[in-house]
Amino acid sequence: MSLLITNIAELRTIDSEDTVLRDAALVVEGERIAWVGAAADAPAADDFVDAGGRTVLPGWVDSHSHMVFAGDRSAEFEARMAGEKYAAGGIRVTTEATRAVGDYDLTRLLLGRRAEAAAGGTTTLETKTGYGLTVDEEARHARLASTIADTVTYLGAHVVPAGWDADEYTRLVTGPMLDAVKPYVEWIDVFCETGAFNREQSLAVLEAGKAAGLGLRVHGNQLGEGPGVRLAVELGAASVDHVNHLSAQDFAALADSWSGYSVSDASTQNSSVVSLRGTVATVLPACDLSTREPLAPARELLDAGVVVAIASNYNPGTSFTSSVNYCVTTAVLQMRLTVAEALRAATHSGAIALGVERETGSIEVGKFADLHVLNAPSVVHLAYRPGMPLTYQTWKRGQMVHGPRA
Ligand SMILES: N=CN[C@@H](CCC(=O)O)C(=O)O
Ligand SMILES: [Zn+2]
Repeated sequence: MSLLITNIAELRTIDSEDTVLRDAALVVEGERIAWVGAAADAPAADDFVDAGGRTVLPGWVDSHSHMVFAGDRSAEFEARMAGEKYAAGGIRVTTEATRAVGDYDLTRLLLGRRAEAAAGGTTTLETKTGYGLTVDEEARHARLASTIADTVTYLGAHVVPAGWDADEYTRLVTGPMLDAVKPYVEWIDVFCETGAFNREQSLAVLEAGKAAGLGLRVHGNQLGEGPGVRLAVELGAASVDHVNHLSAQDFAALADSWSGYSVSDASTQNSSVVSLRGTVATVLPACDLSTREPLAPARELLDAGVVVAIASNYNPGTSFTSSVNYCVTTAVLQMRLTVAEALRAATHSGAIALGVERETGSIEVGKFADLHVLNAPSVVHLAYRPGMPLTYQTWKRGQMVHGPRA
């Protein structure tokens, strides 16, 4: 079954040349993109959709979220807006609230969050455990997460639970807890920060994950300079996220990790081409504003040659939003990215951070038809009209998952 989507005013492919097509069309065959080009040259198809002169771009790849939780922390947020500093300890409040909620209600929350993300243009979603902090709870959260997310990260090392010695808890995280979550997860992550896990504990967590065959991710340098970024690069982590406080050595380590990388090699469908890949620096603009941390230096990281991704960091403590539109707008208006850079960061670079850039994150023949239709004549409107409800339709693997049919 083929589907022609035509009358596209602007088609942003996010291919390696950042090709922009006007008066464009594309053809979807099953789950994948079969043809992209000028509307006037479009081939016949079994069915067609009129995009109504709107803009089409790849669906957002949200490579960092914490969706498995119950309750909210609005009082903590209000206190922060009155001058309190954010600290890792709030995680324990959410852990308690989540423990009290059964599978049925937690699943309903998760389904609602996934639908909200889709309504915001997200087509690929990573989510993490990390509000369980016992073997049974982490395994339960990983299992539930795997029913709604495209990929799941194990973050047992989110904070040390009350009453535990940090080294003893790290042994639990790297031993029985890891065994219990393993069937449901592809990644391991650690909050490497003062008040959470130190360098040695973080190293132990990442090495255990690697030995278990998981990919690595790190929460690093969020609240101050620390070892997170360099540890992530040394161990070949796919991404290090937050990156608000970076030393010159951190910049150099991230930049070095990308020397020799080519975006066209990374995107190609030709499996014989091997692309070097470094550690993606994932910035989380909504979190930076909500915690009143300095904005991550996304502009400087890009200028240094680092691949930068933008993600929502959806969680009840520091970023209670799945709106990647908002994050992209903020990256343009406040982090000084161009619109094209911000789009790439929230699509193709997010896909690199999740290791799925050959499948999604750009509109190219052979990739999944993961599409975001904007009710605007160009993508510039995302930043030019901040806060406006521009997401019109979201298509995941060739199926419309949000929006009106016509
Ligand atoms: N920084 C660590 N984890 C989350 C926040 C968790 C929380 O405060 O509940 C984050 O990415 O910001
Ligand atoms: Zn996070």
